[in-house]
Amino acid sequence: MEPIVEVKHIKKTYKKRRSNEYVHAVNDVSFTVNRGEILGLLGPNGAGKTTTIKMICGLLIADSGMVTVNGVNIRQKRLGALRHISAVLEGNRNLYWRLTVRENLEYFAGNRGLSRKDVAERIDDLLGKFNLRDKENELVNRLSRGMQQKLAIAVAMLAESDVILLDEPTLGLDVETGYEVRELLREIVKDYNRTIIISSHDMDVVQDLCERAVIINEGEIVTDDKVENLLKIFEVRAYTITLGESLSDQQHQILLQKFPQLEYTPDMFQSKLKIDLAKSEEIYDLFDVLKLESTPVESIDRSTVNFEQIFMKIVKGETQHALVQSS
Ligand SMILES: Nc1ncnc2c1ncn2[C@@H]1O[C@H](COP(=O)(O)OP(=O)(O)OP(=O)(O)O)[C@@H](O)[C@H]1O
Repeated sequence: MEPIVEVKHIKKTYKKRRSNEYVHAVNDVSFTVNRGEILGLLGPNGAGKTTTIKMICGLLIADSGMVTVNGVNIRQKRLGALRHISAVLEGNRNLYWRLTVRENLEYFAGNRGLSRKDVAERIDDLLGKFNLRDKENELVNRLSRGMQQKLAIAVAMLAESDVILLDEPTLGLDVETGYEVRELLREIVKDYNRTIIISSHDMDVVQDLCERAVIINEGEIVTDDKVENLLKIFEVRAYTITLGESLSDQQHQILLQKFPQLEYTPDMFQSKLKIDLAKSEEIYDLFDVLKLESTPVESIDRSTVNFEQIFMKIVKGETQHALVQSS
């Protein structure tokens, strides 16, 4: 595995407006992205995702720590490092709203010193891939938000940079367009073999596209692991237990004390307990409580979990999943 983006101990503090207080937006964040990897950078509002992305693409300078892209230190050789990165930030600020779709693509291709023939070929390919051919002469400010977003991603693809940063690529899109953009990103990942860092609130994006997830909360990394591992770990711990009768009040109270996130649906013949265990062995503690009244257990199933649930658990600290740094 070849590291292409290395983020080492970066910190960024902002001064709050009209006050003497400071916000530690990013506080000692480190991670590495390998060539060809699709990394999801996640976190709740205000976690520090955008600040991190801006430090990676050189729009903000870290107070301390270091970012290197393709081995080039962004602080020491900004232009050299940024040659390898394209970013699509929230709000499509990288488009010219009074130019048409094609003019935008031509303008940004022109900045890259490509031959006319290469430009024409590349634009043609992207218009087709992004389903924008019948809009090529439309002014950007007349396009829907979804089409603008697709064009912004197409512009980022033009440069053929090694690394693409996408800040909230599906934010504000309706369900259908969000799905279309996700499909498009999936194709890009498959066909163009790029390294992509996606910051997102949209856990479907993460579950569908990302191999690894770095979860940030209050400026610090709380998890860095393969999405597949996280899904597996949490699936192992999430159980649904069906009982042949309901729990006594005493059993319910003991269980709630031990497992505050317990979901209990009483029923005379088929009560259900949904439970997340920090360690699989904790299931024996549960059995001890059931034995108090000889409550019959009808079935034990591992619940399926989706990434949204995992994200919420990690961010709310409802789990003892320790910080895992992928190697
Ligand atoms: N220019 C700024 N001046 C002061 N504080 C800022 C500035 N930019 C961001 N912050 C604060 O820094 C923290 C991290 O913000 P950031 O935008 O990086 O988070 P985020 O994870 O991208 O959030 P969101 O998902 O809401 O966009 C927040 O508390 C935010 O209010």
